[in-house]
Formats: sequence, structure tokens, C-alpha cells
Amino acid sequence: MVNLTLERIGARYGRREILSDASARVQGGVLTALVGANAAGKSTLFRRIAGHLRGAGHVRLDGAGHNDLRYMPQDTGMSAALTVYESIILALKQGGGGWRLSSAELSKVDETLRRFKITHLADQQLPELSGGQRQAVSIAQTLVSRPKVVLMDEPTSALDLNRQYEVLEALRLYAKENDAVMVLALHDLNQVMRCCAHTMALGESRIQAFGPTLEVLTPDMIRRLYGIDSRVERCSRGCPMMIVDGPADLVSM
Ligand SMILES: Nc1ncnc2c1ncn2[C@@H]1O[C@H](COP(=O)(O)OP(=O)(O)OP(=O)(O)O)[C@@H](O)[C@H]1O
Repeated sequence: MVNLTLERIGARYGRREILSDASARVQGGVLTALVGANAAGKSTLFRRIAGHLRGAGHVRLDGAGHNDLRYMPQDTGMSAALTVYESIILALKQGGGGWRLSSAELSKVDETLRRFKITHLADQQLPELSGGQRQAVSIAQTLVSRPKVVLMDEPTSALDLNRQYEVLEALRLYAKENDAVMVLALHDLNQVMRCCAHTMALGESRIQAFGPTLEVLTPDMIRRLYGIDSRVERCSRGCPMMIVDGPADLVSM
């Protein structure tokens, strides 16, 4: 069983405190959403967990080592003169082990291309990809080594509607099959309600709530995080969805 435990995590840039006292135990096997307004500190929390930023508290991994952790930032460089296929091999080989590919490694590369439906892009040069294609390739690069702990910053922001749900479903299956801890920073709360079992809500430098998504994303919490009045209702197929009524201060005027 893989778990990621945050023990009183703090983060600051210079004297400016971004996060304090963040504690949570994130379990593997399901998708966990990280939500919060712009500048709430989502990327900062990821950087702190990934060890790119120092700060108070401890990050503990159970059932995985630090080498099993991958962080996919919001903006990933795709300017190298490599094909998609070469870039995915490079990502697989980052842990070392020489350039010769075993048959197990070759099948990991092919399976990852298939999983994210980018096999047809294998021979294309990275700089020639569209924004959405880049994002799908970046996700494949992140997952090709089958990491056990994955942090992804807005992994669907460049994808069309159909691809957003395809990719989220592929990520959900990845987490389940690999018992992986998978935390996704997302802005679309309907996507979160549909695809993520658990949600961590960041606001005012703290984790405001963490737990099963529908228990966290209440109208009260949405108002607190985003200043938006909303309702959470069920569609005719029984899926929960958020209906936005408008900015909270306008409604109350
Ligand atoms: N390298 C940095 N140096 C100084 N301040 C930074 C740095 N990176 C981020 N910040 C500040 O930290 C705060 C949190 O930024 P962060 O990128 O973590 O927010 P976020 O929740 O990921 O936002 P968004 O949803 O807009 O991507 C912001 O006020 C930002 O200006």
C-alpha cells in the first residue's frame, strides 16, 4: 500500500509564507485533486513535496522511495530536437541504467504511448506538436517509468473536452493498477467531482479540507475558496455537478 504523508508542511519564498502546517495522508490507488484559487499555493505544495523547495515539516512516503516520485510542472519544455518516442525513452532512462533498452522497457514505452493515445505521434518532433499534444506527451514522459507517487500540475489545461475525460480516465486506471498516489492540481470542479475520489482544498495558506470529494466540495467550501455561490446537484444520470450561481459578493448585494 502506497501512502504520502504530509506532516506540518510549511513553504515560503523569502519572508513570504505561502503554506503553513499542512498535514494530510494521501492514499494510493485513487485520484486526489488539489484545488484552490490562483496563487493559493498548489504548485508550491508540489515543489515542497518533490523536494525542490525547503521548508518546515516532513514528507513521508510509505511503500515507495523518493526515486518513485515524479512531478509534472505546469509548463514543461518541449523545445529539444527529439522525436516523441526518443523523449519518452529519455524520460524512462533518467534513472540511469545505460541506453540499451530491454524488451520490458520497450513494452513500457509502447504501452504508455497506447495508454495516452499518442502512438501516431511517435515519430513527430517535439517542437512541432500542438499544445494539447505536448501535454499528452508530457504526461506519458512522467508515467513511463511507472512511478508510485505522481504530482501533476493542471494536466488537462491544454486538452479538448473529449481528451480531458480520456486522459483523466487513463490516469484513474493508472493509479488503480499501480496502487499509485496521484495528486492532480485541477481548476474544473465538475471534472474533480466526476474523476477524483479525494480532494484537498488549499486556501489562506492552509489545507482547508481534505477527504472524499463530495464531502470537501460543499457550496460553503466553494464560496470560501473561490468567492463563488454555487449548488451541487445530481444530473439525470446521477452524477454530481456544480452549478455556478455567480460571484458571492454580487449575489449578496
Ligand atoms: N519562485 C517564486 N518566488 C517568489 N514567489 C513565488 C514563486 N513562485 C510562486 N510564488 C508566489 O507564491 C504564491 C503561490 O503560487 P503558486 O504558483 O504555488 O500558486 P498556484 O495555486 O499553483 O496558482 P495557479 O492556480 O495560478 O497556478 C503566489 O503568490 C506566487 O506569486
